[in-house]
Amino acid sequence: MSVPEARKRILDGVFPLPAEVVALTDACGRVSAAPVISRLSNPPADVSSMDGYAVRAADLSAQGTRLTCIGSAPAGHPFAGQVGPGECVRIFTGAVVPSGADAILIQENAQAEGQSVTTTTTLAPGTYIRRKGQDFAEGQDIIPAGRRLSARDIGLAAAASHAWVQVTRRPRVAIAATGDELLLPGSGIGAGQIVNSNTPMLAALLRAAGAEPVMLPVVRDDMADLATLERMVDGVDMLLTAGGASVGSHDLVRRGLEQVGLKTDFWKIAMRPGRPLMYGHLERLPFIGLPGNPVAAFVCSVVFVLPALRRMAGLAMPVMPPEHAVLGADVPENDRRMDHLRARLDHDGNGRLVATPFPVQDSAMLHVLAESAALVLRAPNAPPAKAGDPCEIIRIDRVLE
Ligand SMILES: Nc1nc2c(c(=O)[nH]1)N[C@H]1C(S)=C(S)[C@@H](COP(=O)(O)OP(=O)(O)OC[C@H]3O[C@@H](n4cnc5c(N)ncnc54)[C@H](O)[C@@H]3O)O[C@H]1N2
Ligand code: MOO
Repeated sequence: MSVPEARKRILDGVFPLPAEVVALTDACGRVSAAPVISRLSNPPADVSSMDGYAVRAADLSAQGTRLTCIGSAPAGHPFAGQVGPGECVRIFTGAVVPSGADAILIQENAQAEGQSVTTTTTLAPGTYIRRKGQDFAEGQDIIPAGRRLSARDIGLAAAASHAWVQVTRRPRVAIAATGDELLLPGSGIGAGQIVNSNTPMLAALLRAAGAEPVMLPVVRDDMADLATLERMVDGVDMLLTAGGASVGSHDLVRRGLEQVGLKTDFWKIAMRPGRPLMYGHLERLPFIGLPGNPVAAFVCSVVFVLPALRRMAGLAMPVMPPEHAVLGADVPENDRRMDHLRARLDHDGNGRLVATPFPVQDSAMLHVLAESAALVLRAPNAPPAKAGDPCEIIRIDRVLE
């Protein structure tokens, strides 16, 4: 099965989560579950964009004008009266333009002496006035549903007088590493043992992508131990395992979960790294069985799990289109598995993004993965390509999109 087909099958089996209400200040990075409708207009009234004098444009003449200043309008303290012919009001940036005035004379172009203000400037009506609602109007749909909220959106919603917003609930994703050889980081390592790097790495990735990881204990390569997973997933929205996905006689995850009701949708895809990926449902719970090699587990999470999370979050575009770069090194012809080459990213002298795959692409090499900022995509059976040729990449140095 191809990577796009596998991803489509996964996306067809996951659904947007229900909404919850959060404080606006906690909403950055969350996904709006309903449109945000402005509760007022911005600005709420015609306001001055400069410090100076609110005047009647028709009063001003290039031959010279003398006006009588009848009051003052600082921001937050509107002038209650009316500006009549030959009159002006001292005004400051952000203050409401008094009735009768239709332009702002900036103070640099005016001379004040007592109540008297003189100028030789002329102004078109509307000069230096921000019109009521010029940014947005009351009742306007200012943020659509299904948008990842940025700091800019938070500012906009605040200006529209929202203290709370509706967002989709964070997906809760259980992660279980499997393998008799696995130990917690910090443990003393005995013969044949290795440290479980997958659980902390995947938890960090999921958290950075806006999900709530639930780290389950390591599961042994044992049918009875695997069966216990079914009892650990109450209240979660997706189950991930890492390891035990391949064809070895100790790779038991699929059979171990099938004995407690897993319906396998597919197993094995034309992808490198990550050939033994599994997908199915345990009752209604989507299950993705990641390969144990940490780089394969990471790459499969980027390619399949993050789009599934985006769909659960209610984003309209679960799969981000690949970005463009040029190759920083020659790459050989590809075989029939879609490849994801771990690569450095730089800019060349022309400002182009250059992706340079690391010479060794072993799916157990975490140091190379950590130094990589992108995956260079190599289509099945792609011909050899030269340094400088265009290529498609998935960035892995930022995952919240
Ligand atoms: N005869 C074949 N052997 C293998 C095939 C195959 O098609 N035929 N596929 C290879 C590929 S590709 C991959 S990827 C791996 C995937 O195997 P598993 O998913 O069964 O993973 P394990 O055997 O459990 O582990 C593989 C490797 O990764 C280490 N590992 C496992 N879990 C963790 C963890 N939580 N933290 C750190 N490292 C972990 C494990 O010790 C192994 O070294 O299978 C190939 N074999
Ligand atoms: O597909 Mo495996 O992921 O080469 O290590």
